[in-house]
Amino acid sequence: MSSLQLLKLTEHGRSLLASRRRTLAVVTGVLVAGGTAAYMRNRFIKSDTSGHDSEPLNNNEKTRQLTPDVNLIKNKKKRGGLRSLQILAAILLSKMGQRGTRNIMALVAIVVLRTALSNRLAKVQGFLFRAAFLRRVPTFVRLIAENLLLCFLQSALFSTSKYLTGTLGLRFRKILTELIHADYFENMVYYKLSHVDGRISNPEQRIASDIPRFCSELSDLVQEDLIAVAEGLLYTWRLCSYASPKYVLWILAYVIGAGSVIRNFSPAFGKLMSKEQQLEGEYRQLHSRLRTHAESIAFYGGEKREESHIRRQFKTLVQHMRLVLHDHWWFGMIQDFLLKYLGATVGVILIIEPFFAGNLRPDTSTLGRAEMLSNLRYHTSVIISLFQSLGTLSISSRRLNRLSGYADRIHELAVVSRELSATHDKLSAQNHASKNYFTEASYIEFAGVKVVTPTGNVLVDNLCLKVDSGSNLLITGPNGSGKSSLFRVLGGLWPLKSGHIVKPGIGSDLNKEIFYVPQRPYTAVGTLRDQLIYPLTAREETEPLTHSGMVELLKNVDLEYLLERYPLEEEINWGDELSLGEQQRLGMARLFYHKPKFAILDECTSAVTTDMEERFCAKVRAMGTSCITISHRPALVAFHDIVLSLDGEGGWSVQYQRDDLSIPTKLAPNLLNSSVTNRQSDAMAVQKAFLTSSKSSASLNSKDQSYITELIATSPDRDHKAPLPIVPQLEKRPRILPLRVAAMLKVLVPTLVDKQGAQLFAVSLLVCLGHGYLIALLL
Ligand SMILES: Nc1ncnc2c1ncn2[C@@H]1O[C@H](COP(=O)(O)OP(=O)(O)OP(=O)(O)O)[C@@H](O)[C@H]1O
Repeated sequence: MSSLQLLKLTEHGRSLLASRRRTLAVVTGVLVAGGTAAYMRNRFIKSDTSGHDSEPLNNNEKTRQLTPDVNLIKNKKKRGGLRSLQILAAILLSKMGQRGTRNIMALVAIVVLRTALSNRLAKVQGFLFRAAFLRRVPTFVRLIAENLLLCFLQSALFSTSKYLTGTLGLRFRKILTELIHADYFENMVYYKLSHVDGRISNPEQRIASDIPRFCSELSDLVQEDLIAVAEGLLYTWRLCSYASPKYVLWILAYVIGAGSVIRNFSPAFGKLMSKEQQLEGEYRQLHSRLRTHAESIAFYGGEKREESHIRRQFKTLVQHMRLVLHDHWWFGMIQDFLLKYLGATVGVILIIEPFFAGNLRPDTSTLGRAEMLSNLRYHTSVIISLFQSLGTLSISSRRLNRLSGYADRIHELAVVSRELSATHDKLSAQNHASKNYFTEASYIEFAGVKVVTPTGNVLVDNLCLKVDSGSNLLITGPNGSGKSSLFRVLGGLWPLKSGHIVKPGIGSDLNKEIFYVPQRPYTAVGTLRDQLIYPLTAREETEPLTHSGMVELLKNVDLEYLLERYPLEEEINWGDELSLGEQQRLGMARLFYHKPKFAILDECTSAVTTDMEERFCAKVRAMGTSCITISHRPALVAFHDIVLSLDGEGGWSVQYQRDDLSIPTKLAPNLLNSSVTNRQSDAMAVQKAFLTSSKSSASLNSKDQSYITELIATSPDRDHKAPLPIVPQLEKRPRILPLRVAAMLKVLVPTLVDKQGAQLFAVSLLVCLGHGYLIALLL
């Protein structure tokens, strides 16, 4: 735009604006009406969708319904606003340390420098206009050089501030992740969160996705607000230095007014963000389930079912994203109109105004016009930057709102994890006071223990049982009767609702005392050696496992071929490469390495051969480890001296090897009922096998004993008074000799005709001849 045109604009500015006023009013009216209509529609859709959403419940929601938690409801009511954000910000500030503070100080310094440079750049560009207008070439060239230098410095500072912001974000992430990890890995919180508590869905999504996003958005916000504050202060000062402070007041009044309108109209972006993350997490979880169980699903041909499930979840996510986009659309329209376009119009008025009446009014000389041009360039830059900076500050609340969505989820995870990890400490303290829960001794004892599922079902009631070091316990019972759950309570995975448990290893390394071998042993990614010493690491080993020791362990379970198949140092995903039986044998070898006092064998031999199973049991006994075995296989009875039978309905019974065979030591009332259920009869079959094996144990070796026990247990009950079955062939009278010879020939002749039969016949003829010759010699 030439200077002449600019002057014309100043002269005709007023009339121009007056003529446009009506058009502007109409456009504003249309936009406001449109925005309001969109807002109303959005509210309508939201209530509609929430009604629709409540119909299909996903698993997590079901679990949450099953375990209604008063605290959570209270927390949710209290939540809202920016409370979680404030708490997280306080944590970040307090834990930032010296390096974090230095990082922020450096960012402040860079931001101040950037602002000073951009102010100088705006001035230089104004001078450039003046030099060009006055045709002062050397000044113009010098200013171009300065402009280039400033641009270079500006880009260097821009990049540095981005780097510092990234570093700050990473520091925030480190602080929050470590804060969560501190409780997450404490007292098995990672297990309790997903298997016991049910309040937090997808903790991994919160740790691996919400925290990084929150931290990166927060550090961006810090940087942008710092720039806005620095520019706001500098340009306010500059504007006040050459024009009246009323301009600043106008801008401020406009931005505050527009900001409050925006805030009133703003949808709850925080809650929308929170739900978006939850849906994203559930969608991701379905995909990871598909990946984990890919083989089983492929064998079942269940991809259609999985696909429909995943599609349904994706559809819910897309519906929600549409809602979010819709909210951003209509709200962005209002925000952009108020802050950008209407703001720009107000800016134009403010830019031109001092040239109408202020001290920037030009005189008629060429120098005066050149000065005006330079001032106009600089003044434009000041006003626009001031608008931008105050606008940035005014929409910070919207960004904070969005951040609060992440903050709520992260804060909730931190609170629940802290609560779950503290529950254990509280219990320990309670134990100490009441002597009623866990105590330490060299044996295991359950005294009046109640096993209750997280959903409140009583699996075993008032269990009283002692397992001394050196004795072996077999636990049996129908599926779902609570066999594994008993050890969840013993291991502290599930809370002990009532009773008293005595066990070794409290407060020390539990693996040395009680080692759990599950049906599908966990195989960590690592070398073969890592599998054997798991959960120890090479650094934690007190007695390092030598190569010969490793060979020995593998030989014990017939897995030495793995040494040839896989290089020693190769890290392998063993869970994918080994069969279930091989994984179980690896689990057994791991037990031989750890040599614990007690071994909990939870159907850990279900996929190996009977021979391997018996060798394993014998070796564990020889090692001096007491076995607590969960099994349905009666063959294992021979290796145990106590049998605990659960009936799946709260009842239980215990039998000892030396007991009177006819009367069990303790029978729970419902196991004595005359009407025995199918589930109870399963348990009784093993008891029967145990009684039979006890009776004959004195005269049989363990292998024969287990074989016979298995036979007895697996054979159907026999009624001795019942008549023998009638076999028609046995019923017939014996036939006379010629008929018997004829029958024999009937079988022999066809046999002699084929090749093998002929050979057989020749051999028998020779034997007969030889036999006859010998008899003749003797005679
Ligand atoms: N996290 C949980 N939340 C709620 N109920 C659970 C949970 N884990 C297990 N249960 C329930 O507890 C009951 C006992 O489970 P458990 O695993 O102890 O059975 P089990 O006797 O070992 O069975 P199986 O012989 O099939 O291995 C089952 O009915 C199961 O559904």
